[in-house]
Amino acid sequence: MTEALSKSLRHSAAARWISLAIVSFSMLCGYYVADVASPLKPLLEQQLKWTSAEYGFFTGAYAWFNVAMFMLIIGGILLDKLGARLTGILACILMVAGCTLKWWAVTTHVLDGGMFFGTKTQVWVAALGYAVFGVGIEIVGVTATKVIARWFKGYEIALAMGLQVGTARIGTSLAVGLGGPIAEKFHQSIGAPILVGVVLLSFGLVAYIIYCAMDRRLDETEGLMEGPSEEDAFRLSDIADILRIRGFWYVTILCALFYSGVFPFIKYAPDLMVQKFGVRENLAGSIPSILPIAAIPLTWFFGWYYDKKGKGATLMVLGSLLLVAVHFVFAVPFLNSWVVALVATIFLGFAFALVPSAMWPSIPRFIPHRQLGTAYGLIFWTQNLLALWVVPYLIGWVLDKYCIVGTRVSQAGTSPAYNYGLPMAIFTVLGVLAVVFGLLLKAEDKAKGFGLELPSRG
Ligand SMILES: C[C@H](N)C(=O)N[C@@H](CCCCN)C(=O)O
Repeated sequence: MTEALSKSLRHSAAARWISLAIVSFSMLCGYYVADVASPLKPLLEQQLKWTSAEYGFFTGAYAWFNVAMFMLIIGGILLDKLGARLTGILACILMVAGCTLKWWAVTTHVLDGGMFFGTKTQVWVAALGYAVFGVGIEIVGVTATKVIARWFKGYEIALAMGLQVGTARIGTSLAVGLGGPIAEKFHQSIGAPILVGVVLLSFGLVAYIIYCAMDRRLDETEGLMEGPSEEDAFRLSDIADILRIRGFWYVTILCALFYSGVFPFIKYAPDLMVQKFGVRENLAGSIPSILPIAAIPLTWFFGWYYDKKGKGATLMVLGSLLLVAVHFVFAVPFLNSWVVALVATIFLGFAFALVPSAMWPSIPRFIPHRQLGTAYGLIFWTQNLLALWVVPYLIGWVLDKYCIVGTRVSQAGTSPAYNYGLPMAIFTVLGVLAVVFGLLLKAEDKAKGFGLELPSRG
């Protein structure tokens, strides 16, 4: 075995970086689809007469199966039992299938006029497609994390994770920035940017199948033909062990709160730009698309910084403080110049880099490797519940209930005019709570010596 390990494909730098590039590409395609609907919100309202609550309902569907059916936990078990190849391919297929269903729902006329429990049938079907896609992308996320942890064990693991998250953000950026222009190019077609997503996801699936050949070769060179070891298998008692760690609760709640201030914001940001900052509809996504773009190099930089200098808990507190400041600026009514929006978005990019680049590599510092998959599954589950389900829906509901201030008339039709003050105040409060849990984590780290403020060893 020792001899096999010394010949492991992991020791080839080229193989490590190629495997990282391939799984990161599959993630990029998934992140494009995850956010491609956000610049289309005005078109969905004008052409398909969706309300903001229906848009929020659709957006929140991403987490339906992940949360209610515990698909993230099940996905983690599958990953341990079936391995990264089969799990990853199944997850990529789910992404393609879900996105195709979503595309069909917004382009067909078969569903016109139908209602189900007070919501348009079309919204339900599009939401179902998004929910299936959500299972796929989240399981791909957990699988990619495990894949990177395996290839980069003993090497540049934090940098690799930062590169993976940063690359995925390119997908977010393409979605938010190009979704509107693609729709415009095809005569305000809502389906066109989503169809681009189906094509991208198909390439992502092919890329993952290519990765599988490398994964198989890695197994061969490490003499692991029988699949995952007993030690890695999921045990129910692991959950109880993890939940006993107070620091785990703090980081999980911080994660859910912080991402609640970012992911749902991205879904509504293009509309905010139109409604508050007077940006033209076809350019609505241009400023929000800077958020992930700014985050890309910064995520790499702060990942590298954490490896070299430490200060992980401090970075998380700083990122949460920035989140509060930015959302507060967005909430102030008279700060309505597009320049303010641009500067605030760049600072949000700093926050979006600071917290993820410190948070994800921090977990292995106080959770044993054997329980890491379960721990990430639990964190993802909590994050899905709040940041990807409850908060997006809450914001849509608040917009419809309390924020309609008139009617907007544009070339494409009429839609409600919104005052985004209250939603931005909600995002600000979420940020304040994230700061509180960041400080609690920092204190717990000091008390228990997790080592979150220390540089990486080795
Ligand atoms: C949306 C997903 N659940 C998530 O949390 N994504 C993170 C990256 C997690 C990767 C950990 N290696 C993100 O910041 O996008």
